[in-house]
Amino acid sequence: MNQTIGQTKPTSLLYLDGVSVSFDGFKALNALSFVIEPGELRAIIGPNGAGKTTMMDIITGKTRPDEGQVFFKGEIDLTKKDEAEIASLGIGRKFQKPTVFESHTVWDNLELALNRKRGVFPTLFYRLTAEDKARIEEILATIRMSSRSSDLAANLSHGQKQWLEIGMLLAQEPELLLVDEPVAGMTDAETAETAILLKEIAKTRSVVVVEHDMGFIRELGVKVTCLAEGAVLAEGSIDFVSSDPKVIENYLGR
Ligand SMILES: Nc1ncnc2c1ncn2[C@@H]1O[C@H](COP(=O)(O)OP(=O)(O)OP(=O)(O)O)[C@@H](O)[C@H]1O
Repeated sequence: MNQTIGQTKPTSLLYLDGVSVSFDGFKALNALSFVIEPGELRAIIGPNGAGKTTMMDIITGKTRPDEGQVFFKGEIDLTKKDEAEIASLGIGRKFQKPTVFESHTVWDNLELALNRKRGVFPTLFYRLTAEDKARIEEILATIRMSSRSSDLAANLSHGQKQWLEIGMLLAQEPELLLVDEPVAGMTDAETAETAILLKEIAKTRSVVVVEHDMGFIRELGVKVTCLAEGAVLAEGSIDFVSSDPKVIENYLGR
């Protein structure tokens, strides 16, 4: 067990230690260890096949590790929980492709997400409280879409759909938000807005963002973890990580 990481376990929001998983004998994760602190925004980079998606699958309970420990908020053993339990514990995941309800308005998408958190079903019979409305308005302001509230999601740009989906996750009040390649396919302006948005969100929760866009990672200005072959290759500031010869050889120089 990694001694340094072991010492930080009680206070860390997310703690992975020695996590390994193999698919048909191929080690997708190979003794992966890292910690995320409360309120931290962390960027994860690394070449294709480095294990970034598998890491998120392990955290969200989609994949079980063959070895290693995964703890949330100190003592919750995520390897013993299923996907639904992990989501309700406060871990939200944003997949690369937006999955908003296109035929509903922006507001209704957020309302549906708010109700999903409560398990209200069918939504038809539930009336929004003043508090719910205030929360939806707050989320709209956070994702900078207050003026698009009554527009159909189908009419949003790709970037706006991504922000709406992030808003829908916020409605579920996650303590940890995992975001997979949010700026893929975005314009430069949308990419810059997304960096601001994620920094804003990380003021009230922890965010782990996987991205290949180095310009975006630089705009985030946070600690970066570079994965390669299922383990941490380098970790630190973007300048530190991007000048590491191992990172240049395995990722940036490709
Ligand atoms: N369910 C699975 N069955 C078999 N192999 C898998 C499975 N999931 C992942 N792998 C393999 O594990 C390795 C790590 O994949 P993973 O998707 O985690 O990498 P990644 O860093 O997310 O890559 P990318 O940047 O391309 O998304 C890859 O070689 C992949 O083919």
